[in-house]
Amino acid sequence: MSNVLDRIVDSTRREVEHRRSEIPLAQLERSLHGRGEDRPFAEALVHPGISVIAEHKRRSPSAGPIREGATVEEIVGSYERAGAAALSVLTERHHFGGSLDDLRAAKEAARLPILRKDFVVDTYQVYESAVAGADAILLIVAALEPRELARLHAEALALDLDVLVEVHDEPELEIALERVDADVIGINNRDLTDFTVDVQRTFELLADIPAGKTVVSESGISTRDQLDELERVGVDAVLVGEALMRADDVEAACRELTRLDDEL
Ligand SMILES: O=P(O)(O)OC[C@@H](O)[C@@H](O)c1c[nH]c2ccccc12
Repeated sequence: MSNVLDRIVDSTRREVEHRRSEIPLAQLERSLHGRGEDRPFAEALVHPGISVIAEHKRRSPSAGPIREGATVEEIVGSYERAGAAALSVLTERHHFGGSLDDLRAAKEAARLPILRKDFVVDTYQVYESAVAGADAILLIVAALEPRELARLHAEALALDLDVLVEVHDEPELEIALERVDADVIGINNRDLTDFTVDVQRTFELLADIPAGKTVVSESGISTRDQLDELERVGVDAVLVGEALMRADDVEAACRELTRLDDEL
């Protein structure tokens, strides 16, 4: 239990126990009925051309504080105006400074589908995501036993949540394909154990993903040239956080990636 991912998963399990003691799962389940409208996440990624999932991230273990003081509303409003296909909102508190309040604020402020970006390791979080208004959740293969992964994946689908299944290497990809039959696969270019980033990772793993899967390249992406290259090889979407959150003009930076201005 020494790497960063293990530590984050540990603190997440403790937080979940605390939240569960305040609001039991049965109570969450009852709140599901009042759930707001569902926005299709996976579908939003498969348009012609490469889609941009724009991420709200206050800080990260590798980058430190990113854009303190900005409001969720202004960030996601910029992303929406700039033509992002979907939003990702980091809700992990200790290492990323996020919360489910950020997700709820994003849902209010924009009409785009929303991915809850967190370390989901417990059924409780799946229900919590649905109740908070997430349209999709992330499941990280490296953070879960294959059996737990398959169970959480099925539970999410049963609640009409789409799932982005995140892999970083061949053995993880095999689990995502064989054990889970994931429809939407995220290739994380960042190694969550040491934070090194290498976009080549996407090109390497892509070769082993069968046709018909939706593929998202995650992390370390900042330029339109990178998007062009990824589009050429058939990647459906990119997930971009830091490069957008750090930009002087968030909307302009996002437009540059979505090519919104080219289509006008
Ligand atoms: O800020 P970047 O380098 O554009 O990366 C975004 C996203 O891929 C990254 O935040 C991420 C990918 N997988 C994760 C899992 C947990 C937390 C964060 C992440």
